[in-house]
Amino acid sequence: MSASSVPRQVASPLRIAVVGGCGHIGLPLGLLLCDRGHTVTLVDVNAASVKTVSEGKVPFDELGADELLPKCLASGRLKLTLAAESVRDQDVVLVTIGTPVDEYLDPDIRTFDRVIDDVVQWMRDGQLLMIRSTVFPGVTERLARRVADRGIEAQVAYCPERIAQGYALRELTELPQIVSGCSPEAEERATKFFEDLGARVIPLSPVEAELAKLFTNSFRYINFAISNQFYMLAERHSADFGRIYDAVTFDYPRMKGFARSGFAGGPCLLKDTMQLASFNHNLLTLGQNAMMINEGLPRFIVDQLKSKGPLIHSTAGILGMAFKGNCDDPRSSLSYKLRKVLTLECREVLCTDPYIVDPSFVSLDECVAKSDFLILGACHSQYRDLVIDKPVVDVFGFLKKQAIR
Ligand SMILES: NC(=O)C1=CN([C@@H]2O[C@H](COP(=O)(O)OP(=O)(O)OC[C@H]3O[C@@H](n4cnc5c(N)ncnc54)[C@H](O)[C@@H]3O)[C@@H](O)[C@H]2O)C=CC1
Ligand SMILES: CC(=O)N[C@H]1[C@@H](OP(=O)(O)OP(=O)(O)OC[C@H]2O[C@@H](n3ccc(=O)[nH]c3=O)[C@H](O)[C@@H]2O)O[C@H](C(=O)O)[C@@H](O)[C@@H]1O
Repeated sequence: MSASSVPRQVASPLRIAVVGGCGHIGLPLGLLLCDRGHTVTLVDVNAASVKTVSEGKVPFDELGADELLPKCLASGRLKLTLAAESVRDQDVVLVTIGTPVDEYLDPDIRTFDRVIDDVVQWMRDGQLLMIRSTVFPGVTERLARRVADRGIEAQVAYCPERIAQGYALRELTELPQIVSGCSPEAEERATKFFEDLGARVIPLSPVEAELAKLFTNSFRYINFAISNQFYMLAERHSADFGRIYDAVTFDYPRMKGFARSGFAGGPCLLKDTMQLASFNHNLLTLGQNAMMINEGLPRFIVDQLKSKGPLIHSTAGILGMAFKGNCDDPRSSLSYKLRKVLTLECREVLCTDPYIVDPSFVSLDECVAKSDFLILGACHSQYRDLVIDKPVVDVFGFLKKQAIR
């Protein structure tokens, strides 16, 4: 997508607050809405992010956002603030804050409640409150009750975000939008909101929409666990999973959707599988098993290496610390878990990543030159054609021209 192409303008421009507006979801969404003609206020508690974005800089990699942000600021229709009370002056309040799980892998309800209390106290009759963050079943209806309990006649909708980070601006205009409302009017207004942007809309009830989002991410997470389990089994038989994968997927439609093996990390897939299981972990045994398989992969790789000889005098190198390829985001990346395990077993561990600035990292050349063996942690394009004259573990089957192990 070219962010500078003439965008379709909305028929009825609105005043919109995006709470969590400097985050990975809030910022691209806010920019798109502004670009389409709405007046957007990005509300965020992170003063550093608010300052960075106000200066026209996008704090993370997001395709097209670097061009779009200055354009939006220049339009005079994009504002930034730390103050939650700015939601008072809006027609629509979008919530895009993080929704983490706690130390017991249950949703951290207090975080969400605190934000809602911050926001809802400033709301007024007639507004549309739209939740975009990924929430567990029941949160939207509970929120609607809390709004009503305060005597505010506002509409509450839940319209889950489904973009892949890094490609938000393109996907926001391409993906169908799941839309739900706690009242017919809320659903109608949320539907119009997205139809105005040219999106196709799929209506569901709030709890259906909550489950739809969580089923999607859990499905993806469990799918990766299947391949990762097969990878481990192949390794135990000294077989190459990548060759088997290529064989069973070649011209054989019934294996369509069979995922490649790899580190299934990042801020969402595991977290959302746990949100789906919330307070019912016994009801999502597939999700629990997927967690054990996916999170166990770094330890499995190290144990495989150890079974071939002691590591205690060796230097290990990790290629790629981001949670996925061509991405600058280290959140919940399994490369960090791998680094921890290797640190216990090896003399030294060297890490490199072209997208992440970290004083403890070394350059790619140094990492390759000084390591006795390497492990691919993230599928950055720069690594694809590397020819390395050393043992390399590539769980993803990503590297070309590379003899593995
Ligand atoms: N990152 C992704 O690829 C996707 C994320 N989601 C969901 O979107 C939600 C947000 O995720 P991200 O944008 O990745 O998180 P993030 O951490 O990048 O952004 C959240 C933003 O909210 C701000 N914030 C926190 N508390 C606040 C408050 N009380 N008032 C105002 N701002 C506040 C933070 O400072 C931060 O800038 C989560 O529920 C996530 O599961 C959904 C689809 C994709
Ligand atoms: C493409 C897609 O469906 N993305 C959904 C997902 O996005 P996210 O940014 O987490 O990327 P993604 O799923 O590709 O990688 C995660 C990990 O899997 C690993 N991964 C990836 C591909 C593969 O074949 N193997 C593998 O191990 C990879 O190395 C990562 O470690 O969650 C978002 C969310 O709700 O938060 C949804 O909105 C998105 O639609």
